[in-house]
Amino acid sequence: MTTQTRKIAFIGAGNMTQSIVGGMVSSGYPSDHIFVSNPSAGKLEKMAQSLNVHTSHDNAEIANAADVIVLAVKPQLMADVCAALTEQVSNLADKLIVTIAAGIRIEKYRSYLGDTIRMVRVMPNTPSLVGKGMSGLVADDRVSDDDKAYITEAFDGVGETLWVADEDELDILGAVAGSGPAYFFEFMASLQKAAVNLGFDREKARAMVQQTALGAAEMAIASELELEDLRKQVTSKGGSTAKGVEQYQAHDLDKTSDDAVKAAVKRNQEMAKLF
Ligand SMILES: NC(=O)C1=CN([C@@H]2O[C@H](COP(=O)(O)OP(=O)(O)OC[C@H]3O[C@@H](n4cnc5c(N)ncnc54)[C@H](O)[C@@H]3O)[C@@H](O)[C@H]2O)C=CC1
Ligand SMILES: O=C(O)[C@@H]1CCC=N1
Repeated sequence: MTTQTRKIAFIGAGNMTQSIVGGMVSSGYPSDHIFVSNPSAGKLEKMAQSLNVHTSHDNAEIANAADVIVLAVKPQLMADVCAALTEQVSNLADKLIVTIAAGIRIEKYRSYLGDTIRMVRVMPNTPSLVGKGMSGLVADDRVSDDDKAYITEAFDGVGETLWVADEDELDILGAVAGSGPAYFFEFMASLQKAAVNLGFDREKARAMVQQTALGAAEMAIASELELEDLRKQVTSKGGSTAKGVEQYQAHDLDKTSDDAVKAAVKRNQEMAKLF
């Protein structure tokens, strides 16, 4: 079962599951092979209606029905959720276990779910919803090539995938790409505010910021130039961009990004110990 023939169960119907499942269905994964569980009804009703996936309030019910279980609850709930699955799902060792939680290490899941599990850790991001996700993956040595091909294909359906060497690298990828949409939204919102401060209404300011972000990202993808050289192409000597860029450099954007990524990596490492 390499392609979209496996039944996949998402435990937790939050922001990330909604993004991944939305993207998977758009990319052609059969919705009758997708199961989602959550304690409350609202998110499940929305997903059943808009995506036609199976939904349940019972984690064990969908885990039992599936070949692949995706653990998609907050890290602090993971131990309890896994303990209940261990009690209620008899053949966990036969299923591919995938977790998207930040921080928590495979070794910890073995202590929660049993030493015989085979597991892939995926670090996705929310743009998966629009097919533009960036997902990092790492697997334990029990995961077969068939499993890897399957999970790569599933996440390729919602964007780009990148297998990393180990869980330390996944922590870094998470701090750059998993958290990254938040950094870009923060920056976009601040640029929007700057335009509003000079008189634009919020809607027009947002339109100009988001289209510029999209254009810059697409140019970066299409070009073989270094990002720094693309920046230089916009920066005419003696022109206005140079004056704007000077301000970012004066406030040391490099150091800000360096601090941000290091702080997020550190939190991933802390969560590995805490949960
Ligand atoms: N939001 C993001 O951008 C990313 C999140 N992640 C990881 O994804 C995981 C989920 O994050 P979000 O979707 O943002 O969180 P969220 O809070 O939006 O979603 C979690 C969902 O789990 C549900 N839940 C709570 N207890 C449950 C239980 N006992 N059984 C089943 N479901 C339960 C909640 O009702 C909620 O709908 C986290 O572990 C996070 O580290 C990873 C990459 C990116
Ligand atoms: O903030 C978090 O912990 C998760 C991991 C990456 C994005 N959201």
